Amino acid sequence: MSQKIAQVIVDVPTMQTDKPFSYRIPEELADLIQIGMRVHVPFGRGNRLMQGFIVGFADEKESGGQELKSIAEVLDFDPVLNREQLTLADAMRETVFSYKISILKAMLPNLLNSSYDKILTTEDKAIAKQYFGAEQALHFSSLDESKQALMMKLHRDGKIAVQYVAQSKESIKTKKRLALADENKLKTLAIAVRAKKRLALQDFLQTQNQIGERAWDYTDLVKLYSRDVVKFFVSEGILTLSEVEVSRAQGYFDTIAPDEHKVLNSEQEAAYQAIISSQEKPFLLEGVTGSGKTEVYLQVIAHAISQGKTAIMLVPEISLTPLMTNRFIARFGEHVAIMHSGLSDGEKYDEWRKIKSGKAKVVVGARSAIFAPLHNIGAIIIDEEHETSYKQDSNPRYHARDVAIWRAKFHRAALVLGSATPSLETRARAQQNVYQLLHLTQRASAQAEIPEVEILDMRKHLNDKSASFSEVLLDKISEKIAKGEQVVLMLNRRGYSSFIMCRDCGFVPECPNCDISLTLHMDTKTLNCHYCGHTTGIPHTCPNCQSKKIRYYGSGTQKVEEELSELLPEARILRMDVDTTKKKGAHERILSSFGAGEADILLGTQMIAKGLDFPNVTLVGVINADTALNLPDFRSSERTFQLLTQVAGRAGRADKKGEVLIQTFNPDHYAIRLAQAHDYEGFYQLEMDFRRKLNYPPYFYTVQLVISHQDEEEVVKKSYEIMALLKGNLSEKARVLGPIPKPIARTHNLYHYQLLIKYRFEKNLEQALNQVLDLTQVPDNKKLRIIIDNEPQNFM
Ligand SMILES: Nc1ncnc2c1ncn2[C@@H]1O[C@H](COP(=O)(O)OP(=O)(O)OP(=O)(O)O)[C@@H](O)[C@H]1O
Ligand SMILES: [Zn+2]
Ligand SMILES: [Zn+2]
Repeated sequence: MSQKIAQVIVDVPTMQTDKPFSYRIPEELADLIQIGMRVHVPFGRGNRLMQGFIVGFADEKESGGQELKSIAEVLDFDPVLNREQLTLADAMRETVFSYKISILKAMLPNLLNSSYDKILTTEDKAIAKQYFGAEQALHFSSLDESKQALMMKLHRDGKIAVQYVAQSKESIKTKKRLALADENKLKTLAIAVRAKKRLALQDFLQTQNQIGERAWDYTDLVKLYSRDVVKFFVSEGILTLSEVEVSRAQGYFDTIAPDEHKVLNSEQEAAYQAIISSQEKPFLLEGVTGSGKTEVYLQVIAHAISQGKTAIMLVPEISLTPLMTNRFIARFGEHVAIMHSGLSDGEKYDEWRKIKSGKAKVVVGARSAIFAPLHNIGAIIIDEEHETSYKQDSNPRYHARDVAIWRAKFHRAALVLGSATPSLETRARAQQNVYQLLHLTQRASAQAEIPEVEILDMRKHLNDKSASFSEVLLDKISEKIAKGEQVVLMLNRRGYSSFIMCRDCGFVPECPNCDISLTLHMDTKTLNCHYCGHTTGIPHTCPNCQSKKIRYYGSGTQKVEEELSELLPEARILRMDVDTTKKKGAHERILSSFGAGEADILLGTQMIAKGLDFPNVTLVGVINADTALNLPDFRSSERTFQLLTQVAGRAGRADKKGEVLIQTFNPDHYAIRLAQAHDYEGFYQLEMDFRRKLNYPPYFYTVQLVISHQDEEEVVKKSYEIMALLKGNLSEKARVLGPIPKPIARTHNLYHYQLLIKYRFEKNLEQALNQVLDLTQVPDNKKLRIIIDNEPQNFM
C-alpha cells in the first residue's frame, strides 16, 4: 500500500476551510499513520506547527506534482476519532454552519484539544533495558523522530503502554497495588514469633489466597500492618508493588447500593415493549411528571445491555445531579460513565477513555455525551427533550437531538425522547407520525396523584406585608412545616434581575460595553454585567445627580431568603442559586441535605425545577410566575408553561398529597392557566395556532444570523450586503427579516444586528449560508463576526 500523502484538516483559527491540506508522510511513519489520528503539521509561510486531523489518504499522483510539506509529528498512537465520527461530522456540516474543525474538536474531550504529552511504559524487561535505561517511563516528546516511530511500532505489537498526560494540569491518577508473587515462599517463610505484625500479615495473605484474592490496595495493607511490614514482604519477593491507574470517578461507585428493577405498571410496560421491539422511528415518551419515565429508560437500557449493546442517556446539565446519576449507577454499576461539566478536564478524559476502551456500556451525560465513542449502540435516550441546553449556543451550534437521530439510525438503535412537556417541534413531528407517540398519564407510585395547583392574583395581594410573599402562601408554608413536611419555593429569574436606581432622577447604571443595566450582586457587593463580565462597586451617590437616594430593586434569591427568614423565623431554609452552587459539589450537598430533612424549605431558581424526587415535599410555591412572559422571544409562553409544569411536578410524588401555589400578575395568561390545569394537550393546540398564524416554528424553519462589529455603520452595511446575498440565492418564498439591532444591541463593545430567515423548503439554503460563512475568511472582514444559528433556541 503506498499511502504517501495524508489529507489533513488543520486547525488554523484565522484561515478556516473544510478543505483538507495534503502532507507528505515521512517514511518511518508510513504504516503507522491512520485516519482519525491527530498530527502536527507545518503551516503557512512561517511553518508554524499546527494541530490537525488525518481525514484521508491520497496517491502521490493526486498532489499534482507540487512540493509538499511533511507531517512533523504524530500525536496519537491510536485514532482518537473513528470512522463513524468522521462521517457524522460530514453529515452535521450540512446543517451546522461553522467549519468542520470545530465539529471534530467538539467530539473530543478538552484535554485532547490542549497541550499534553504521552508517557510510555513497558513491562517487557528486554525493551526496558534497551530503551528505557534507568527510567520507569519515557516522555514521547523527548524522543527523536526515528525513536518515536519505533515506539509506535512497539506499541502496535502490544509491548508499550501509552498514557496521555496534560502538561499543565493534573495527570492520570494512580494507586499502588500489591500482588502476590510467590505463593510457595509465603507458605514456607519462617517468621519469628515476636514479629506479631509480620505473622499477622502472613496469615492474612494466606487466608486471602485461599479464597482466590491475590491483589490488595497498598494503602489498606499499610494501614493495617505498617509500612515496614509490607516492605519486608516486598523485599522477600512475596509481594510485588505496582502502580495501577484508577478512574477519578471511582468514588461514585463505592458508595452506591445496587438497586433492582421495579415492576412496571401497565402504561410503562406498554411503552417499554414498544420501544424494545422497533427501531423504525424515534419515540416520543410523553409522560406526566412522576409517571416513571426514568424507570422506563432504565429498563430499555438494561434490555440493550442484555443484547450485548450499549446506551447513551442524555439529561440536561442542570439535572445531572448525583441523585440522577446514582439511579443509573445503582442499576448498572461500573458499566456507567458519567460526563458533565462539573468534572475536571482530566476526569472527563478518564471517562472518555473508559468509553473508548469498551469498559463503559452506559454513558450518562449532558449535551456533548451524544458524541460518546461507543460501539454497537442499542438505545439513545434524551430526557427532558424540550430543554434548550441540548442546543449548543457557541460554535459548533448543533442540537444533540439531531445528532441523536443520526446516530440512532447509524446503529439501528432505539431513540427515545422523553418529556412531560415536549417541545412543539417534537410534538408536531409525533403528530405527523415521524415519531411514535407513547403516553404515560398516571403517576407511577401507587398513592401519588398529580398535585392541585392554585393561582394567586398578586394584583390583589399588593397590600400584604411582604412584596414577595402573599399571606396565603405564607400560611400554607407554616402549615406544612408544622406537619413536618417540606416546601420547595421557586423564584423565576429568567428575564429578571436585581438592579439599582436613583430615586431622584431615575438613573440606572449600565454596562459601558453593553446596552444593558448592571445586575446587583449582594454577596460580592458589586454591580456586574451578565454579558461581558464588567464589574464595578455599588455607588453611594448617584453618578447623574449626586443624590444619595440609591434604591435597590428586584428580588434576588438572597433578598427573598432574608425576607422569608424574617417572616418565618422558625423555618430552616436552604438556598440554591448560582451563588450558592459555585463551588464544586455544593449543588449536591444542598440537595442531599434537603433530602435528609435538614431543612424545611428549599428556595431556589429554575435549577430546582427539574428532576427532584423528594417524597416529603408536599408544597411547591412559585414566587413570580410571569417574569419571562414578556421577553421578546416567540417561545416565552412555551418556556413559562414548561417551567411551571416541571416545578409543580416536584410536589406530592409519593404517598403524601401535594399542593402547588403560583403567584402571578398575569393570572389569565393561557400559559399559566393551562399549566394550572396540567393541560399539555390544550397548550399544544393553542400555541400551535399562534405559531401558524405568525409563521413561526414548527410551521416554518428559522435561521438566525448575527452580524457584529465595533463600528455600528460597518455592521449595518455588512448586514445589508448579507441580506442581498441571501435574497439573491433564496427563492421568493423564503422571508429574510431585518436587519434589526438585537434586543441587546451592544455587548463586549460590539454592535449586533440580526437577520432572520423563515422558510419551509429552500434547496439553495445550505450553499447560501456557506457563502455567508466564507465571508468571515475574507481579509477585509477580519473584524467582522458572523454567527449563523440554524433553528435558534434563544432570541435574546
Ligand atoms: N413501576 C413503578 N412502581 C413503583 N414506583 C415507581 C415505578 N416507576 C417509578 N416509580 C417511582 O415513582 C417516582 C417517580 O418516577 P420517576 O422519577 O422515574 O418519574 P419521571 O417521570 O422520570 O419524573 P419527572 O419527569 O417528574 O422527573 C420515583 O420515586 C420512582 O422510584
Ligand atoms: Zn440621580
Ligand atoms: Zn457588559
